[in-house]
Amino acid sequence: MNIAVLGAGAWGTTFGQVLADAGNQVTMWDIDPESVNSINQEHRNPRRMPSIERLPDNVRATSDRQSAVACAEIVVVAIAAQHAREALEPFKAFMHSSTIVVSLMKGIERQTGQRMDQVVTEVLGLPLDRFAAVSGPNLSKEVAARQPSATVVASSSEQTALTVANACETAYFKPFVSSDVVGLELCGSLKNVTALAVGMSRGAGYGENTAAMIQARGLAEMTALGQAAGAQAKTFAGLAGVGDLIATCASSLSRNYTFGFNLGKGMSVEEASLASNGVAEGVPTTDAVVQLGQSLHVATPLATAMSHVLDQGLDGAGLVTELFGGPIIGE
Ligand SMILES: NC(=O)C1=CN([C@@H]2O[C@H](COP(=O)(O)OP(=O)(O)OC[C@H]3O[C@@H](n4cnc5c(N)ncnc54)[C@H](O)[C@@H]3O)[C@@H](O)[C@H]2O)C=CC1
Ligand SMILES: O=C(CO)COP(=O)(O)O
Repeated sequence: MNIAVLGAGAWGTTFGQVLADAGNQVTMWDIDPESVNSINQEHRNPRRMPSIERLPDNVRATSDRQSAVACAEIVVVAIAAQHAREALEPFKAFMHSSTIVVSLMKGIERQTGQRMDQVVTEVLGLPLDRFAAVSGPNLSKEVAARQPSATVVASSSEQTALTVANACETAYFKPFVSSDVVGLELCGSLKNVTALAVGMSRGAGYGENTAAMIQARGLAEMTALGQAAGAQAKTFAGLAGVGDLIATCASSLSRNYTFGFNLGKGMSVEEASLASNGVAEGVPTTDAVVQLGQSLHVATPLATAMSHVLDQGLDGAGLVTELFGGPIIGE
């Protein structure tokens, strides 16, 4: 198939390699000419994904929006979530009516509280049955090294989910299909808030018990919010939920974990942003989760405590103290 990937960041570049390994013709688009030039001239993207030494020959790049999507049967979006709306708008005029659009993004738009499935379908005027989300425990550096990894492809259309899953299946990358788009979107976005908090507790010097407490409470919060939003609880217990939570909260490859770790070590939000090797989606998503909880009448103690870290400078010890502040009934 001809597949366009919008956003040659760490994950877009890596997913482009997966799609190329699966036998597709891949066209990467990026707003940054440096990434486009290095992909075309050196077959690498050292700025965003330095560990890939040579991209497959069936990956090329362009800065031209029309030529990126003109022949694409699938358009994959891998742009930092807070910029997805403005980045996608100019593509609308060039999209075919039969194109499937896939989101790899794991964030909630801060200004509107919308999930990426909502942003993408709204901006492109896309019917829901031509949208799919891909999310799972997929740390880009490990997938780039072709280490065995699995993911979930969710769409309201089984045919669309299967088309996308078939297009990205390789010997090392295994997609599973689901119909729970809302659950998948919330798993990917909400686990980043928990990863920030776990990273912060580690940076502050706390050990396994504290990390496990935060992870378990984060999972409960994600699941409660998801169910209130109409998602299936089993999605949160699966690969894209607990699976991605484990990978992200345990790895210094995660930008969210590392951002939290640096905050726990005493960096300010600005210093941690400067030190971050790519987008840490949990940072802008935290406030969106607090607001989502308020609108769905679901308590979000973890996201609320994390928002006090990001907005009011609460430190690692303060974060844990705040988490201890709830009632002793239940877990
Ligand atoms: N890196 C990873 O391991 C994984 C990342 N993701 C998700 O994929 C999405 C992208 O992540 P990465 O590629 O890792 O981030 P990155 O920080 O490496 O790249 C961000 C991308 O967004 C683009 N971008 C930013 N602002 C833009 C704008 N105004 N207009 C157009 N393009 C703009 C950049 O050019 C770049 O291509 C995020 O939502 C992330 O949560 C999902 C799974 C794994
Ligand atoms: O989503 C990811 C792994 O599944 C990547 O996590 P980070 O965005 O925190 O690096």
